[in-house]
Amino acid sequence: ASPSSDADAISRFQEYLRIDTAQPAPDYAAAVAFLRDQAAAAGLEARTLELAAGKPLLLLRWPGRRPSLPSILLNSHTDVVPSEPHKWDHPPFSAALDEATGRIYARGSQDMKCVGMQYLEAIRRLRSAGFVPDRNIYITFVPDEEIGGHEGVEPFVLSKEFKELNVGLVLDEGLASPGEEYRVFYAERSPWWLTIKAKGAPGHGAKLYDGSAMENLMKTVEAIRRFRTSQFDLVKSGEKAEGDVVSVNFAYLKAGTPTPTLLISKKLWYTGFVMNLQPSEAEVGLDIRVPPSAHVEALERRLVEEWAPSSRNLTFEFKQKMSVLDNFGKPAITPADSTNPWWLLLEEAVKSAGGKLGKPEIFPASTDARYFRQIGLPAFGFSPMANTPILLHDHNEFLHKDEYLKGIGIYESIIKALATHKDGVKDDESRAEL
Ligand SMILES: CSCC[C@H](NC(C)=O)C(=O)O
Ligand SMILES: [Zn+2]
Ligand SMILES: [Zn+2]
Repeated sequence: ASPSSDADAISRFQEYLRIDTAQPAPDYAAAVAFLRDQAAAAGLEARTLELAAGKPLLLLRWPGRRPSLPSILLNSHTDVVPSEPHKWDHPPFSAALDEATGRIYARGSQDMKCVGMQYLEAIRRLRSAGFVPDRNIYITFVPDEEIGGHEGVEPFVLSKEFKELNVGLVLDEGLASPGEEYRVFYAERSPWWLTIKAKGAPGHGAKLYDGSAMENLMKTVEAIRRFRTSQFDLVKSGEKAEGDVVSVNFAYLKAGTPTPTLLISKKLWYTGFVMNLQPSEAEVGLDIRVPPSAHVEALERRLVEEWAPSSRNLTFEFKQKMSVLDNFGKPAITPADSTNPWWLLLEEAVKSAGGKLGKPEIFPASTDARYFRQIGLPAFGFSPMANTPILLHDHNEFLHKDEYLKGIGIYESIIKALATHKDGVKDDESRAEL
């Protein structure tokens, strides 16, 4: 790519970053209008699906020579998380390019507007070099990821429109890497969000008695803390990776109602609280992440018997519970070894573009890739950002312009490799007929 085309690519990236698609009120209409223009410039066919009102999903296609082959889906989400603009050095939707450092500051610069635009830039370059894919290449720009995907990819994978795409492999987001190697993810932990409620006898604040709601809940909190420490110790000692343990974190604690009151002292009125009542209910919210290798029954038993036993007047309720298995009862993981021809192609393509892949990992949080794996499709999480601090959802999220440009080259290589049919190679296990 020439310096002038690099400069144009950077400008287009900045333009996308400047569209405010922050939850909870993303400007999806502006994002889709911009992306439709970009798709037209890249010579791609475009359709907008509205699987939930006001949440457009943009589906682009680069038709292949042999459209009956399984296709490739390049996915990215258009929404971003909110920010606290006053805590940033540059406004989060300015996409300011710091000339001294080469960094582009914006919410979404890492998560994950970079990836969406890199797909399009790579396709532009491949097209202008005369490359024609064998397979259909689909590019999706989806809404709703940051709030769970329940009105984005979750209904999309169940739609007839998706079925018609005959997808063989999905690429979705990964994480930045502070080192030289790119990170790549073949699975993720499943989110379990739940509340535990304790009930107990209310009583006078001066009285010591057994079985109060607070005491009940604190026993649970202590048990959870012990378990949390045991898991965290495995990570600290290096025995296990972050994505291989069960994480448990307290999202909130709620109990009691301090009763506001007015006090008088030296003829002045003060507001204060009466705190001599022990509450009859107390509650904790938990964010648990369960790796595909976890013994789910044992964890559920721990919850029922140790953390929320009915014998101590405790109850629990799941707000979100994703299975660690796919719809066929197998762990929802994509083989990242020589048994999976897609993996071999990906690994080789990154290498031949001058990049290095780290050891494949389990994504510690959640991405839309889980919905594709759930229906049995192979999916890799990959965002080509090396030498970059992990700033997703953080203040001053940025991506260096050279890393962004390097990523376009990486995707050129990846798309070329994945789009090309290799005669005589077939792998029934992974459903990948190459
Ligand atoms: C359960 S849907 C929420 C998705 C969010 N994803 C990331 C990458 O932070 C998370 O893991 O909390
Ligand atoms: Zn993301
Ligand atoms: Zn995110």
